Amino acid sequence: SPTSNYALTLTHTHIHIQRLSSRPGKEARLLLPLSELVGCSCPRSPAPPLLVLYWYPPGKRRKGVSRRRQVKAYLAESRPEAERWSAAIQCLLREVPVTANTEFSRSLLPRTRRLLLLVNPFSGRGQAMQWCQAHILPMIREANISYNLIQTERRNHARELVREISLPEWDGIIIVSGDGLMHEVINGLMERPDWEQAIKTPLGILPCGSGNALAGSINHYAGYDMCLREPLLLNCCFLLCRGGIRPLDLVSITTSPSPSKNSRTAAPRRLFSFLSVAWGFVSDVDIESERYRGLGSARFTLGTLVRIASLRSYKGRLSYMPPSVVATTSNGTPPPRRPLSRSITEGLDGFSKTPIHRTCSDINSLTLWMWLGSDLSPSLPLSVTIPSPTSRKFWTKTKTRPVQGPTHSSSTLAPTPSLLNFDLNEPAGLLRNRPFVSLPFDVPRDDLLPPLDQPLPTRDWVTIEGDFVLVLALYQSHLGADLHAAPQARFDDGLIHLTFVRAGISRATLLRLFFAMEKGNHHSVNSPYVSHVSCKAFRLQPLSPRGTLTVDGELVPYGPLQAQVHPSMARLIVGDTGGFKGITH
Ligand SMILES: Nc1ncnc2c1ncn2[C@@H]1O[C@H](COP(=O)(O)OP(=O)(O)OP(=O)(O)O)[C@@H](O)[C@H]1O
Repeated sequence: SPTSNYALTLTHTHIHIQRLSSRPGKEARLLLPLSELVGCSCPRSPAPPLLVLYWYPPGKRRKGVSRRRQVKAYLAESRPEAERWSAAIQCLLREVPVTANTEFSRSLLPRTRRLLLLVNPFSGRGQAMQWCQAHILPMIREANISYNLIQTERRNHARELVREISLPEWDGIIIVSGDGLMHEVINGLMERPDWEQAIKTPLGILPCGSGNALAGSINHYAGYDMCLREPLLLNCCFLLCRGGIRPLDLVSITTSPSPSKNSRTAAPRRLFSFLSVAWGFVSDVDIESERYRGLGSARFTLGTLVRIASLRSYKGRLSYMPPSVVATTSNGTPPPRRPLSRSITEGLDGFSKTPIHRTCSDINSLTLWMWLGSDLSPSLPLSVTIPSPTSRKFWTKTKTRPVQGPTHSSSTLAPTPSLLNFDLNEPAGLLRNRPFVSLPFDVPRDDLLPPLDQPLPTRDWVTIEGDFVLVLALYQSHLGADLHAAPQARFDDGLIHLTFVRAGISRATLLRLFFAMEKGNHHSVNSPYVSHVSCKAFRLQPLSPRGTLTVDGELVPYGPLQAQVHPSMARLIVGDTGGFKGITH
């Protein structure tokens, strides 16, 4: 209520908020985990000295319930005190090393993060710009991140753009679209003369497409339950604001030349993939279901049913190189799930036993404690003594509903321009005039593979020839936000996860396989026609005259194709690594 007084305590992990009451037993406590906060602010004068907290607790287990934004604002006794609190919280969120003696001020903070947002306004159901305005931009501003937003105007626009821009200015390139735009950006970066550094630019994805496989994997490894649409977007945007980065494997693909080129002079094509190679059933569904785009992710379900009804098989040869040493530590261990909803008093049992040192307005000075240690040991507190409040209040909660965001980046979206610059500091140069130099074809080298037109060595390679219903090479855990197709995959496990299904499988078993994929337990579907293997490289030689081959969901020339994983070549913004940490390291 607007008239209550509060005592706030900051630890390395929580903000402890206690409502003070003169009537015993009427005090209320709230333990606000810093891990659920995207940021805080202290609005500039003439606003009163407020500490504003932007809190996004996770949604409920029931599918489709989003995390909900909550804004909490507390009136401090003085502006310097509110600013000190804002700086202290931001230091902890940005992992600035602090001790009990740290004098908090804005100067301790690293420079404002800058993100380049690339938005495909036509991705998915065409809601990307609407979602930017409703969810993405407000949250990013609350996290004190500055950004430039560019709407892509055509296919390959993003690819050309990232080939040319000056990269050091950016802390990340964020794809606000589906997986197709991520594919473009990765390939644009790999086409630069400085590709080796360029590809280390942290990449992020805010899912607005229809498949959203990478976003599904990020959501899964952050420990959240499977979700779609806005709940998935809000989780990913929250993780983006938190900002943790992980290495990401890329797979180098060599495809056959485009059929339109003169077959005698045309050379094989090289491209880089972060998600998948598909042949047969999966690529057929992906391409054929384009016509149901308006259905969002349901297009794949409908496409699957249609294709199962007219099941096809394709002749081909699949060869793969198994990893010599398979990493066993991560296999099969699911990332720990996050606790879902937290009640206000959860976790306070231990807390209330610890003496909380504070005094109230009935004495001469008020002592504010910041525990700078997660163990809440009374030996750690830093005491900040401030003058006695002139009024009875120290912290007054003013609003629980949205208040305006940080004053420094207030902005409204102009309806049409494709470039919106909201930089908080000096403007980041977007385009640098540099001629595009194409790289030699074999950089970086695929040392496990001979040229596509030469035979594979027989040693270390396994070859299967016959009739296939599908071949799927996946390197992320998800093939779509709701298709948990390679549960053992990690962003940087250095492996390609191959699933192949041979002709002879019944329609019912195939359907069971896809339903089981939704839950991530399709490895339990035992069928002699279904195989799952991991490898470092593979070659696929379709022998049927016609068919579809896709890389990251994009059509590539039909014909022989080969691939090799390049471990940890790129970097992905995944937010808090949470329970994921202990699994791969
Ligand atoms: N303004 C634009 N107009 C037309 N095509 C575009 C535009 N911007 C990007 N594209 C192209 O649209 C393709 C599809 O985009 P993207 O994959 O990101 O979304 P999606 O197909 O809806 O999502 P998903 O891949 O998850 O199904 C990309 O390959 C990209 O090249």
